[in-house]
Amino acid sequence: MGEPLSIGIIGGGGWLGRAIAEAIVDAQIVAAEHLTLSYRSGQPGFLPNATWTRDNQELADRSDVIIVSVRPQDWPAIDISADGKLAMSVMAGVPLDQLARRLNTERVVRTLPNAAAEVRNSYTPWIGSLGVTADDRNVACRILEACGAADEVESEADIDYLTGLTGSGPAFPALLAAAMMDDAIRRGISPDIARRSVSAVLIGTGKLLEARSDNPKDIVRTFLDYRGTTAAAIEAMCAAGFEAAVADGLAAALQKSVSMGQAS
Ligand SMILES: NC(=O)c1ccc[n+]([C@@H]2O[C@H](COP(=O)([O-])OP(=O)(O)OC[C@H]3O[C@@H](n4cnc5c(N)ncnc54)[C@H](O)[C@@H]3O)[C@@H](O)[C@H]2O)c1
Ligand code: PRO
Repeated sequence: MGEPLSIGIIGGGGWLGRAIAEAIVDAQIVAAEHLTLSYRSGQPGFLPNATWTRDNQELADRSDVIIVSVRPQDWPAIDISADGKLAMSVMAGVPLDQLARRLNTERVVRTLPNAAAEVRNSYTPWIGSLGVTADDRNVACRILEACGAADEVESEADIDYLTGLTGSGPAFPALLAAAMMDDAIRRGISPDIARRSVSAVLIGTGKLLEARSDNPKDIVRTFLDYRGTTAAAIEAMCAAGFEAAVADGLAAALQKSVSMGQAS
């Protein structure tokens, strides 16, 4: 058996960096002792058995796989050489050719997880550069699947679009939940009941969509066919521009994703 895998996460103290670090340790892809996490100011308190550093080149030198998890605006300041090793990015907008050039490696995987990685329920599209080996793909899949579901996609344009659809995705049901809660509270429901009830609706709907093979459109149609309260609500929401609002939001996310890539 070869040496155990060592993994480094640049920005490992952040929201997504922490989620990935904890997920891959829990899934036993790497022991905490073989994990190096970098931070900018103030060492976070989690994973005390990992190696924590402010020195990103030290992290790269210690690791077989280097994951870049800083915000896109902090990416230009990352000046390290991965020296031909496998590098993975979770950054929105940053394309493969730029990752390869700036990190000094032809073995690059661009991924776009989402915030549900924190509870191991991310959906993560990914794509590899031409230099990525079969072993690299296997390692990348194991890391991403520790955080939830993952799919390899055909083009970077797919990643640009999915950055808004699924990378930003958890924000949209959260927006709906916030609007539903606000309405309930405005109508006299206690904040505790409003929160518990709305969370239960979102979780229950997620499980329902997962369990049933029908297209969500068909589920909506079934609700409409009752001609009851649900139909009244859906028709009023659609008349107020619900579907157009979703399409406009996703178009804005795509435009932002592409412009972030051009600016980085
Ligand atoms: N949070 C999400 O929902 C989400 C989803 C998909 C993709 N992403 C991508 O993940 C990346 C990280 O996002 P996040 O939400 O975790 O942000 P975050 O701000 O929580 O984490 C980024 C971390 O990087 C650290 N950092 C910055 N420069 C550094 C440096 N030079 N060395 C070491 N650490 C440094 C920051 O201190 C911070 O802790 C972003 O590029 C974002 O596009 C985030
Ligand atoms: N969160 C990051 C952003 O809002 C990337 C996708 C989701 O830019």
